Amino acid sequence: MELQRPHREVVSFVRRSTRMNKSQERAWTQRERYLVDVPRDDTSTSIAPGATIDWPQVFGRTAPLVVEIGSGTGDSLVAMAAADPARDHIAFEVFRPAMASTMIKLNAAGITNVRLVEANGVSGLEELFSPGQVDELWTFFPDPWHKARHNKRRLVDTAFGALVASRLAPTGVWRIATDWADYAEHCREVLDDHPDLINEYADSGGFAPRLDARPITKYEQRGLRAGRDVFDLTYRRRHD
Ligand SMILES: C[S@@+](CC[C@H](N)C(=O)[O-])C[C@H]1O[C@@H](n2cnc3c(N)ncnc32)[C@H](O)[C@@H]1O
Repeated sequence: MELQRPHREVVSFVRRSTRMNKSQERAWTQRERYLVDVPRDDTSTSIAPGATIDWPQVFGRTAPLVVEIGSGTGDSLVAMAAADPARDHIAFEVFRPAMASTMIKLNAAGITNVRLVEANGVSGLEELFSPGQVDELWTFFPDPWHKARHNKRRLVDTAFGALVASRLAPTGVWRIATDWADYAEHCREVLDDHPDLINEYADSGGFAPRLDARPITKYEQRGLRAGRDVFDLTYRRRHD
């Protein structure tokens, strides 16, 4: 009898071609410097339940951890990690050519406080970090998934909010940026009344000021050129 495949969870990404240009290919052959291998479950972007990574061992020191989900070509990651050498940064991405581009930039900048994981960052956050271990989480310009039938693919939802809250340190912060007003509204709807989270700017309009350290990436530029506003949001763990 044929075995039934278990129902695949809905993910916030579609895997695109892994075709790379020459410099990306070269960077990928030297990936050991930045890429952290993880045990897989059923797909190439999954993480085996129960997998662990000893981050102090990976970085060779114990430092506060910053996690980014969906780092793209690494423009925010590289600039922000370079400006923040006292913290270690772990970025999850599923688009391999973008990861290779990030490696080129990390290499050029001589950055040692960044590692990349080729995996779904939701599973990564859940499996590879213990409760309270994350000092800061970044989800910058998450894929907007506008169409109503695709809304369920959005990275930000109630369950993800609960996961983030559980992994954030007591003083930790979750920073979100988006150039899609409907995604910003969606985040406010899902997260402002979330039992585990507090909007840091609830008393001043709900949106955070633009973070100075965050550079303008190609996604942000595209949004600005198309006349869209950019929304920053900051959440912390609720303690009551
Ligand atoms: C619109 S791009 C933004 C990239 C980057 N944050 C920036 O601002 O330039 C979103 C990225 O998130 C990645 N992504 C989406 N869902 C993800 C997930 N669950 N885990 C890891 N990466 C994800 C996509 O592959 C894509 O590269």
